[in-house]
Parts: sequence; C-alpha cells; structure tokens
Amino acid sequence: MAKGERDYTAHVLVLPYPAQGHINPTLQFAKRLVSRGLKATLVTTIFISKTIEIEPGPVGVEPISDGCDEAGYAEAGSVEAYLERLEAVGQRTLAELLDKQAQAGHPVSCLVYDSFLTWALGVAKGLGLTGASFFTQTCSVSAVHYHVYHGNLKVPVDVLTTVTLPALPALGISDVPGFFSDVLSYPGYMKLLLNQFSNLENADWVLFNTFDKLEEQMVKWMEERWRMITIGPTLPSMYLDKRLEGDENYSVNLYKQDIAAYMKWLDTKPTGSVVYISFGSLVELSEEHMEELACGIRGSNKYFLWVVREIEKKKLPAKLIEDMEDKGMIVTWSKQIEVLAHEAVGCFVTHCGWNSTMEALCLGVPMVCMPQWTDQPTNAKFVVDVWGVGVRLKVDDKGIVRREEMESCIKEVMEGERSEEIKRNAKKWKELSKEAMDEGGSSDKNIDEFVASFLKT
Ligand SMILES: O=c1ccn([C@@H]2O[C@H](COP(=O)(O)OP(=O)(O)O[C@H]3O[C@H](CO)[C@@H](O)[C@H](O)[C@H]3O)[C@@H](O)[C@H]2O)c(=O)[nH]1
Repeated sequence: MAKGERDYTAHVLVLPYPAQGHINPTLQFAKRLVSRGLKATLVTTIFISKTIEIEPGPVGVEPISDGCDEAGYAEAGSVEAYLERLEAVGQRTLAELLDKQAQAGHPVSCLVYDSFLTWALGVAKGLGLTGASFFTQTCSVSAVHYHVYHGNLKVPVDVLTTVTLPALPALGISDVPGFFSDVLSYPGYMKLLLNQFSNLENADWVLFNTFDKLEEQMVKWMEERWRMITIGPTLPSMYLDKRLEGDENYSVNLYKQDIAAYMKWLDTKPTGSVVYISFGSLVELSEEHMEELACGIRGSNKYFLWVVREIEKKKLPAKLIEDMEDKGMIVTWSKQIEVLAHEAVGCFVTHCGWNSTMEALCLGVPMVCMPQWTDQPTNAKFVVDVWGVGVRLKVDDKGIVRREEMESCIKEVMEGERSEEIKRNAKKWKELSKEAMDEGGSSDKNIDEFVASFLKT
C-alpha cells in the first residue's frame, strides 16, 4: 500500500444505546464490517469507557460525553432526565467526534445508530452522511411499536382483547410488549420505543438483529416499507460461521468473573443435564420470588447454574441455597454464550431478552420463559408458539412463578412428553441461524449489500 493511502474503503461509526444488550450486537456487526474491508469505530460514553471493559479487536472505540460522565445513568435521576441529557449533550459530542475523525483523515461515510437514538439521524444528515437505524429488538416486537405509534393499536390493550396485526400471530394481553398491557409501568421507556418510528422514513437503511427465516412474514412486511435488511444473529463468529478469526466472544465484560470454576464444574456433568438460569443485566426479583424459584429448582432435582447478580444476592434464601449446594452453583455473572454452548446445559430459564433468546436459538438450547417487561412477553410468545423451542412459566396474580410451576416446566422441557419435539426444533433453529450468517446466507448477503453501497460511492 502506498504511503498515505487508506487501507479501508469507507469509515462507519457505530453508536449503540449505552447498555450491554445494545453494545454487544452493534459491536459484533461492526466486526463484520471490518472483515469486509471497512473501518468501523464504536462510540461509547465516557462513563462506560471508565466502568466496562471492552476489547473491541479490530474495531476502534471512541467515547463521547452523554452528560453523565461521573455516575452514568444514575446521575440524571430518572429515565426521562437521562434521555433528555443524552440527546442534548450527545448531539453536540457526536458532531464533535465526527469532526475529529475528519480532521484526523478518517472522514465518516455512514452512521449506524441505535434505533432508540433517533436524534443521531439528524446529526448524520446534517453532515451529509448515510444514516442506518439499528434495531436490537425483533421485527415483530418493533412492528407492534410501529402500530401503536401510528395509532393502529390503541393502548393499554384490554385484558380480554386479542390483538391482530398484519404479519403477526394473534397476541393476547400477556403476549404484547409489556408497556402496552401496563402503560404506566415505564412511561419514559415506552415513549423511547414508540419514538423509534418518528423519523425512520428518513433513514437510508434499517438494520435488524434477526434473520429472515425467524420472522419471514414480518421481514417481507417491513421490506415494503423501508430499505430494511436483517443482519443477525450477531453472536461471535466462532459460534456461527467460524469465518472471523479471533471472534470468540462479545468483547464487552459488564462484570468481572472467574469463569474457570463453573466451566470446570459443567465439564463434570452429563450431556443435557444442567439447568442454566439467568435473567440478563436488569431484572430485579422480590425475595419471595427468589425463594419460589429456588424451591422449584430444588424440586426438579436437576443440576443447576444460576446467575444472581451481586445486588440481588441478598434476596436468596440462604439456608435453602446451602442445602442445594451439592446440585449446583450460583455465580454473580457468567460468560453466557460459553455456558449455553456447553453440552452439559440442557435448558435455559430466561427472561427472554432478545440477546439471550437469540443466543439460545443459535446454540440449540431449549428455553423456559419468564418474561418481565418490554419486548420479553412477545419474544416468549414466539419461543413457545412460533419457533416451538420452549415453554412459558405461568405467574400468579402477584406476578410470581410458584415453585410447582417452575419444577414442572423444567421437567417438561428436559424430560417431559414435549421435550423431544422441543429439542428437535431447537436443533433446527441452531442450523438455520448458522446458515443465515454463513457464506451466501440471507444475513451474509444483506451485509454484503450494505458494504457494497459504500464501495460504489
Ligand atoms: O450472566 C450473564 C447474563 C447475561 N449475559 C449477557 O448479557 C446480555 C443480556 O442481553 P439480553 O438478554 O438482551 O437482556 P437485557 O440485558 O435485559 O437487555 C435489554 O435489551 C434487550 C435488547 O434491546 C432487550 O431485548 C431486553 O428485553 C432488555 O431488557 C446477553 O448477551 C447475555 O449473553 C452474560 O454474558 N452473562
């Protein structure tokens, strides 16, 4: 290469909403762009860069201020206040970063921004850049948000109503995204999710972390509306097509952990014998709920690996947990994909966050669903009724899963009558997810098309 010549074809800046569930998929997408000859830079916040370890490999990282550099989100005091500050400060600091990149001889051609951060499109357009909105939730969930935004679906959804919308299965009250059954629960987040559609028609690209066969009808429906492509699953390449050398993990470590101990413990367990329980990075449960879950796990008599975050640990029933020690381990965080890929794991009790759900689908692990809020109820509906890879825990009128229910759902997935069918479906989706990212697969071709659009300009 001649001196001064660039070794990349275009520079893409990737701006996730500052939370693990959003950084993981956008960073993984950025790695795919780099592998195709683009330069990609991940934008984080100053607070995140100080608190979370990110090893982005071939992707550059640039922190910007969101106005909460000292204590992050908590500094703002409320969801609404944080989002306001993020927008006001972020517009300025993002523009400054784009300018800095241009001054340094790396002008940006395209901004891939989180669909939550609609204001970023204004920044990109103001500078004549291509703008690509990146959705971290499914097409189906996002379509429900779209219909509420456009007034096609009135909320709150009535308890007795069955929601019927184009390209979606019929959704009952417990299947619609959580904000629409209980509109008062998180008004700030609900507004954020609806707002994703406020300027989407101005985006040059709409990217979804899913793949065509998972949501076939809905993908077609969306393709008619936007220049929409599926680019997932965004798991590290090693778990899918194995074509990106060194792409073995997410590169974002929210909490430090000693993975050796539980992986060694898993090594000693028979194939498909362990229940893995984890509710992502945000879910908080009551003491009563924790006790019911613990009793259910014990009742199932299965081996278990349970992630209970440090702040939740005090809610565990100490004596009961001590009695269960011979059957399992409790850890404060795990390398979840490594755990799900371990052959000892036979079932995943999950909150159905989209990343967790996608990971289980890609690694062929049957699920027991315990959705809590936002997109999770709809994801659970698809896991059980559309993809056929799990069962859903029923809750009582306090929203608690009782011990008998936990025990029976774990058994149903691991050894019950439906277990064979669920395992067969899980295997099928595992293969289809690999196929989507492999050479010539639907997402692979879509990413090629996205990249090719920069080569022409
Ligand atoms: O012990 C653990 C637990 C989780 N994870 C990882 O953390 C991520 C969790 O993501 P997700 O399953 O999507 O859950 P949340 O962190 O709760 O994500 C939020 O963001 C998602 C994307 O918008 C939404 O689908 C969820 O409902 C929302 O709660 C996954 O990649 C997991 O592999 C670990 O590595 N170790």
